[in-house]
Amino acid sequence: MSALLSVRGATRRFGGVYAVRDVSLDVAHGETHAVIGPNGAGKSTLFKLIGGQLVATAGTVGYDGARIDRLAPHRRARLGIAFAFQDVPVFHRMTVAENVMVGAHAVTGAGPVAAVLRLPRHRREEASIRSLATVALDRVGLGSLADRAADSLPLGQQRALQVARALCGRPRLLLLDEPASGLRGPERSALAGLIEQLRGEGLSILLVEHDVAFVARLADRVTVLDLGRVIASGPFAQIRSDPAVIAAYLGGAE
Ligand SMILES: Nc1ncnc2c1ncn2[C@@H]1O[C@H](COP(=O)(O)OP(=O)(O)OP(=O)(O)O)[C@@H](O)[C@H]1O
Repeated sequence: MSALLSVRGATRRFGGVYAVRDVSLDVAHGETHAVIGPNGAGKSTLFKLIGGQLVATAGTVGYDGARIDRLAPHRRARLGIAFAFQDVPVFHRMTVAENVMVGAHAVTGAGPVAAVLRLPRHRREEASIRSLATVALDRVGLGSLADRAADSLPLGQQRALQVARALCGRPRLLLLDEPASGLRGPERSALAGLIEQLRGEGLSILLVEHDVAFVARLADRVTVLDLGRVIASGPFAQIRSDPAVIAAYLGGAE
């Protein structure tokens, strides 16, 4: 499998602390790849180096055969890298469809601010963007709820809404930041089903997750971080019996 995302030797220092140190990982085309590790392991920092919210102290980030590590986040979004969850909240005063349309504006001309403020430039694009949003909502199973207030949805459906918003930009790589966080069993299972569906549709997915069962179900491969470094990588069945992983993470989590 060729890699869509290729991180090589990524390092990010904050003063004297290495949040991420010499981390390499690949996400193959169509792969679901999970990053796990205890609190403070460097997972969020690694995500930000990929999304462009942070610049690496050293190392490279390659995407689709080209280096992207000096590109601003919106440029990376336009290349097809989308984020969902922690840093991209649901706008509670908007409808489900309007929330999703904000995602399309992130990668089209007018931008998300114009969408939120309903500027004229936004209105001209609205029809095509509404149809993008409709397709995205149907894809995640929320098509019938498009005109509902976003805050009326239970948390599990709000997560699906956030996925739809990310899909609106027609990404090839979806970065999911703790998708299962705060969800109860049935909601978690429904979201896992949605992620499996997207994988089946050919999307490449990189997720950070604390829930080990969720990772075991979804991930083709897992990269385990501890204190900023990769301590193991491979299929879940392999890394779960790795003594370094048991010591650093699984031993404490199970
Ligand atoms: N902006 C920052 N300034 C200083 N130190 C930081 C900054 N961001 C992260 N760190 C440090 O880098 C290390 C890795 O943090 P990071 O948030 O990436 O870990 P994490 O694996 O995502 O943790 P969690 O599971 O708790 O979210 C920690 O020691 C953290 O304190």
